[in-house]
Amino acid sequence: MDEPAVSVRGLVKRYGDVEAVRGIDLEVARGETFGFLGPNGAGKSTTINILCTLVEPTAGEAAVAGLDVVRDRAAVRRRIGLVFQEPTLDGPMSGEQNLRFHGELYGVDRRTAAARREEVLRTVGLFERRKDPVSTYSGGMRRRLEIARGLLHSPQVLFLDEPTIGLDPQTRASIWNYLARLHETQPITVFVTTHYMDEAENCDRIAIMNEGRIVALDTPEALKAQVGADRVVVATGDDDAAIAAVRREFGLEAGMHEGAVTISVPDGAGFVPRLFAALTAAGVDVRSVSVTRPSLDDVFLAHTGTTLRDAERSAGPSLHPMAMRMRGR
Ligand SMILES: Nc1ncnc2c1ncn2[C@@H]1O[C@H](COP(=O)(O)OP(=O)(O)OP(=O)(O)O)[C@@H](O)[C@H]1O
Repeated sequence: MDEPAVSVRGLVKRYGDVEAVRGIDLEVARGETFGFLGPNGAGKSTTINILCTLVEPTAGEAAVAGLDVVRDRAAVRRRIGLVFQEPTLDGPMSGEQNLRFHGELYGVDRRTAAARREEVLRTVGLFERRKDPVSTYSGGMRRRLEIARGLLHSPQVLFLDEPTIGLDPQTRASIWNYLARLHETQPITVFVTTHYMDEAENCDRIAIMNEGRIVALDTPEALKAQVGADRVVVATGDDDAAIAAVRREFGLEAGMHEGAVTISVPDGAGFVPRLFAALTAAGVDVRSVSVTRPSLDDVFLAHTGTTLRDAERSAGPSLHPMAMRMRGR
């Protein structure tokens, strides 16, 4: 079998009393797009910082492209590309100059550098704008240029720490389009952190992290299937009567969420006609019914007992150490 692109065993990181990463294990296959999902403060950035050799682990082991991130630090760095939360581009320089500068830093072969620059600029749709100063780029274009820069030296693994943070939904979607297309041109492994559930859906597999631990790891589809319940939401003329009827007729506990009666059942579509009949028989006026398949939010809820949004609120704002460290270098 091919050596994994990323391999982590018993990884721990403590900052004083704070245990940011509490013993995690994972393996990412070559060519995989692997998502790291979790609320602020879950330990995603700390893990990615360790894999990028920017932070040393307190305990455990991690290897990237088959090389140990502590013992073979320089060799790991040559094989990875980084895209940070905070912009690190030089505004007055053009997109192309930014790439040229980066290529020199990374010792990209001068004979092939121009062709490589063109290739990565085309990959992220910026070739036409390559001569313009970065200061004239939109937020989404800057992030795309950072992705191009991360790819310039042909890394085996591209690490992206919240690459779409602060971008509008349309721009976020376009960044993911470019990421998805990377695999068409190169056999690269993508390791990306996000706290957007919808983005995690684009990954081959995801790890959900909470309070320093991986609480679930699988394909998005498998994780959702494990939840095993659809969500049926009913708007009624008498919610209390509806909840009582659901308990009486089906032995199910309905809850009130966002102003509507909500019921979790394995086969939502099959349940709706029976629900409709039971509520009508109980004299409850049914205004609308919707059925949704389990989302990654439901997966998070099932594993942690809280929604991602609530977990985020209780975690509060946290540091973005990778960006801080890189800026300080
Ligand atoms: N350099 C540091 N010094 C002290 N504590 C730190 C440091 N870096 C991270 N932490 C703490 O470790 C915990 C995990 O933080 P981390 O940034 O890894 O989480 P995260 O999931 O990436 O969150 P975010 O999405 O906000 O970056 C938090 O409690 C954070 O405050």
